[in-house]
Amino acid sequence: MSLPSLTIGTRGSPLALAQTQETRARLAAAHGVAPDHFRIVVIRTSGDAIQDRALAEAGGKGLFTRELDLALIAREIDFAVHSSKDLPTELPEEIAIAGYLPREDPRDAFIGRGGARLVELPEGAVIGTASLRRAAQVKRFRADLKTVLLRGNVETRLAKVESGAVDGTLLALAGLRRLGLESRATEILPLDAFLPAAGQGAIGIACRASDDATYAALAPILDAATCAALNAERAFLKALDGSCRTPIAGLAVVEGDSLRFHGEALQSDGGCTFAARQEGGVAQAASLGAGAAREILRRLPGGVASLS
Ligand SMILES: NCc1[nH]cc(CCC(=O)O)c1CC(=O)O
Repeated sequence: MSLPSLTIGTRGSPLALAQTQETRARLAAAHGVAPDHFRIVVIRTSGDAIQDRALAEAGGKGLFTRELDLALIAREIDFAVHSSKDLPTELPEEIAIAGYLPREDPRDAFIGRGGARLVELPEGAVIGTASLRRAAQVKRFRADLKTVLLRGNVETRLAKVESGAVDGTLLALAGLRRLGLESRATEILPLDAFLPAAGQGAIGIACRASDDATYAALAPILDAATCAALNAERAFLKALDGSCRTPIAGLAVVEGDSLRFHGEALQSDGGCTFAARQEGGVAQAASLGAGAAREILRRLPGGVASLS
């Protein structure tokens, strides 16, 4: 079968472009062609236009994906490269997730002003983040710390620490690495206190659900272990109905044929955590994630919304 000359859709942020270059390089290497065999089309999404409000307030899922879904359906692009963390649990029926690239380190990094670690910050120090999960985890870790909304792309957020607008911020280590900015991290945060967002560190690829040719071309670069982990994490999120107004974290670790999932829903002020663990085979990934969500919902009769 000859390799179709596929068109790749992406957002235009530096991180999105780095992820797209990585995807294109892997695809080109897998097929023994030059990277420019695949054209890249940058598409602005509604999420890119929002700079001043928390995404949770801007409302709605799919802020970073809708315009890319439309471009897929209109055949302007053949597949789209996403941060899995930004992929909604429900996609239009014409769209399918082909799979995921091998996952980067899923942990969060701390970037402290003057190189400070989180424990070293003075009492009442201010942490900037746009993530409800990170804000809740920071307060659970140190109740004296304040959190303020800090949006914008990775570089913008790092600049706010540099300028002293905030005393520190938390960012995905994966994003920093992909941007060549890992040296800006003053600390890699432990998974037990800072369980990452579902999907963190994984690049997800969406294509038209009916497009077997594109799926076949992508297959060699997709990673089975990451796919299993993401199936568990996304099933957890979906079963909890993570409306993105509640702090939710979830991570699956795959070793051979077995999968361990750990998920939690937190009160916004970090005062209370509902956690669940499940273990089983990779083939049961989705039911392990959903099972962990049910465990949490049994203890939260009002649903996760009662936590916000
Ligand atoms: N919501 C923004 C976003 N989406 C994906 C990443 C990082 C890369 C990743 O998690 O794969 C980031 C920035 C951040 O949280 O630091």
